[in-house]
Amino acid sequence: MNILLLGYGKMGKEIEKVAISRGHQIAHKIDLNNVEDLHTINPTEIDVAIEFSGPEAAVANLLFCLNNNIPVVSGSTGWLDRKSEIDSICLQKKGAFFYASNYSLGVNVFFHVNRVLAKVMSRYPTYNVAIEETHHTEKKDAPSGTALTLAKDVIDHIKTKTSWVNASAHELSQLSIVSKREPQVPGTHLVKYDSQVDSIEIKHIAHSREGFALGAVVAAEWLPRKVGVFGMEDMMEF
Ligand SMILES: NC(=O)C1=CN([C@@H]2O[C@H](COP(=O)(O)OP(=O)(O)OC[C@H]3O[C@@H](n4cnc5c(N)ncnc54)[C@H](OP(=O)(O)O)[C@@H]3O)[C@@H](O)[C@H]2O)C=CC1
Ligand SMILES: O=C(O)C1=N[C@H](C(=O)O)C[C@H](O)C1
Repeated sequence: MNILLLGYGKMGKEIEKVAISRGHQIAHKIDLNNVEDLHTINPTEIDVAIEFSGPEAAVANLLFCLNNNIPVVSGSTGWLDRKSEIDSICLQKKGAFFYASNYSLGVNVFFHVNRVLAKVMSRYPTYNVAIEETHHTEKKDAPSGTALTLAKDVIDHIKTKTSWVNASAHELSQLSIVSKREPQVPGTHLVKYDSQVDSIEIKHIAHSREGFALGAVVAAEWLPRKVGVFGMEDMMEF
């Protein structure tokens, strides 16, 4: 496939390696310093775009793809207040849009375990649940997109939690998401249920960015010729 890379930072570079190793070509790499080149590309030569340009650039890049009929796989976080708008535009234009807050296979298994655990723990109100995420110091958004996905699934099941707060919660109705920033950490997520007598924890630790990049490239291989809005649940089975 001919891939358009939107965002050539830490993830863009990792995706390039994985894509080439799977026999694909990178047709164009668009970053902040050559963003004007986007308007010189021929959309008909692109099979799929992979967008990891970050919270501020994601929406404009996604609109570019949808307006030019380019199927697009997006991993940027921190812009999801506009996701329903992008979904609607995609459906209206009969385009193809794939989004995941986390493309790693392991994290998507972890999401499934989180939902199962939350369902079980909903019967044991003596436990208080909290989320913690740790990432590298260059990360622009907090909480992480992955932590927000985990939080949504907890809130859907644990009736005492009605909203999340990006701090240690002071009220029982708030789900605490604590964000830590430490050098070089690719991404660690912890969901913890605490009672007076014991604790139950589930944790996912990414050892590198390779798993995120592989998932994004596999989604890019899956997406072309489909119409609609998709996520990992459409591609993976549990
Ligand atoms: N869904 C998932 O599995 C994962 C998601 N992510 C998310 O992906 C995003 C990118 O992460 P990461 O690669 O670590 O971040 P980086 O900051 O390393 O890379 C983003 C790149 O996009 C560039 N950029 C800025 N504006 C534009 C623009 N208008 N068009 C194209 N490129 C632009 C930046 O340039 P400059 O540096 O000059 O500003 C930078 O090189 C983040 O939102 C992150 O949370 C990360 C890992 C996994
Ligand atoms: O910015 C990152 O690095 C990551 N971002 C994603 C998120 O916000 O959840 C996924 C992964 O944790 C790495």
